[in-house]
Amino acid sequence: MLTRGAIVREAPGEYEVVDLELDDPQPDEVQVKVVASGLCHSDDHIATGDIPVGTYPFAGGHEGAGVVTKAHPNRKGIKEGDHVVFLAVPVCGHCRFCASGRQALCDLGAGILAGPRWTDGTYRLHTADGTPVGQMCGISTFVSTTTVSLDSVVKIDDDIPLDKACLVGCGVGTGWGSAVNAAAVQPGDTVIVMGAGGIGVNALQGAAHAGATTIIAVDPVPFKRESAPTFGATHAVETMDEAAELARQFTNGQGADSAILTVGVLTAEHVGQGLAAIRKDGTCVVTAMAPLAEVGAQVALGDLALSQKRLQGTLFGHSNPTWDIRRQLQLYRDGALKLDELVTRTYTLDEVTQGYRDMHEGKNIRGVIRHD
Ligand SMILES: NC(=O)C1=CN([C@@H]2O[C@H](COP(=O)(O)OP(=O)(O)OC[C@H]3O[C@@H](n4cnc5c(N)ncnc54)[C@H](O)[C@@H]3O)[C@@H](O)[C@H]2O)C=CC1
Ligand SMILES: N[C@@H](CCC(=O)N[C@@H](CSC=O)C(=O)NCC(=O)O)C(=O)O
Repeated sequence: MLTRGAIVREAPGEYEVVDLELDDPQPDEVQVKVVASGLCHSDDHIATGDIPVGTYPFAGGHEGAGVVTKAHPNRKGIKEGDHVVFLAVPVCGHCRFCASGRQALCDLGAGILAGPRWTDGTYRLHTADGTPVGQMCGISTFVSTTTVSLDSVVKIDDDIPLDKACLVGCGVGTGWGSAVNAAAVQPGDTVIVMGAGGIGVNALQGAAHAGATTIIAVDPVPFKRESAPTFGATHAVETMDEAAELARQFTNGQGADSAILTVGVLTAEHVGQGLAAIRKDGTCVVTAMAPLAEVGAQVALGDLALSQKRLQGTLFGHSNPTWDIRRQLQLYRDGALKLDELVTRTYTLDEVTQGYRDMHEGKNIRGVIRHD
């Protein structure tokens, strides 16, 4: 069938909305009409080339929700008309990582940068002249109707608006999980969140849920600092130096229990700042992506051993999406997790590059594309 989607033809490049040919789903696949997709910074990393991918052209978008339009009878019981959230990382359920409660590291995701999304080397999306198109995280939620593996969707209840549900597919799970799981925030903790964008504000929410009592948001953009208290920040400052000083004031000079790095483009300097701001036996969580070619953080090596500090990377906030998505949507229903407030602006698919311009100008907590 014919569909439309935002692709990058090469990197560095820009998203461009084009007609695409979409294949029917094979057994263990579903076709989904995408209703909404968040504009995560990771899709921008694809366009800039900071995250190189195996196949160009490449259709972006990995934070989405929609309605199933075609499905074969399948092991998950997913059928036409079901509402689903897409998974930024597929979950096979039986690899070593899935089987041991670390679904974010599912082996199916591990090959994801390599090119084709299906093990037989085929593609489901093609340009009008038949050229295969790569799919972001195996899904591509910047495409109006997409075909994905059954392992890349979770069925959700119909009562949750899909333009909010899409956010738990990446931004919420990643940020919230960075605090709750990766930093293992404890009641009474002092937490620094560096970067109060789409991921960072969810780290603020996670830190608050886990019981942190001093939650310091750091962002150079005034609008982000003004928004941070809505999501649980007790303080909002412009620089990591200010945050580190503030954390020391609240901890008898020791430093923050954890620092969670969610800036748009991570640098070695940010990692050094995060490590310097935490106390002995504290945790610096690296959620933000750096250009894959970037190496070399400034780490005081002696200090690492002497102070038992932890440098902890995290993919999707150490989430187990098949459970975490349902639990986060229940928290939303209960009024305990803010999703409505995350969406600053909505865009049509054709406005995707404007959405990213607005992200770079610091105008949005999250921009969301509505495909209808
Ligand atoms: N580890 C994972 O599984 C995932 C990682 N990511 C990554 O997380 C990062 C954040 O993504 P989004 O929140 O969507 O981006 P965003 O652009 O919405 O937010 C980044 C924020 O960092 C702020 N910032 C920039 N420089 C800063 C500095 N020096 N100090 C403090 N704040 C600073 C910006 O003003 C902005 O508010 C990106 O690198 C993205 O690729 C995103 C999804 C999943
Ligand atoms: N390829 C990774 C799997 C993790 C992953 O999906 N990474 C995303 C960014 S995380 C969400 O923002 C990504 O950039 N994917 C690019 C793609 O090719 O789909 C692994 O090796 O584990």
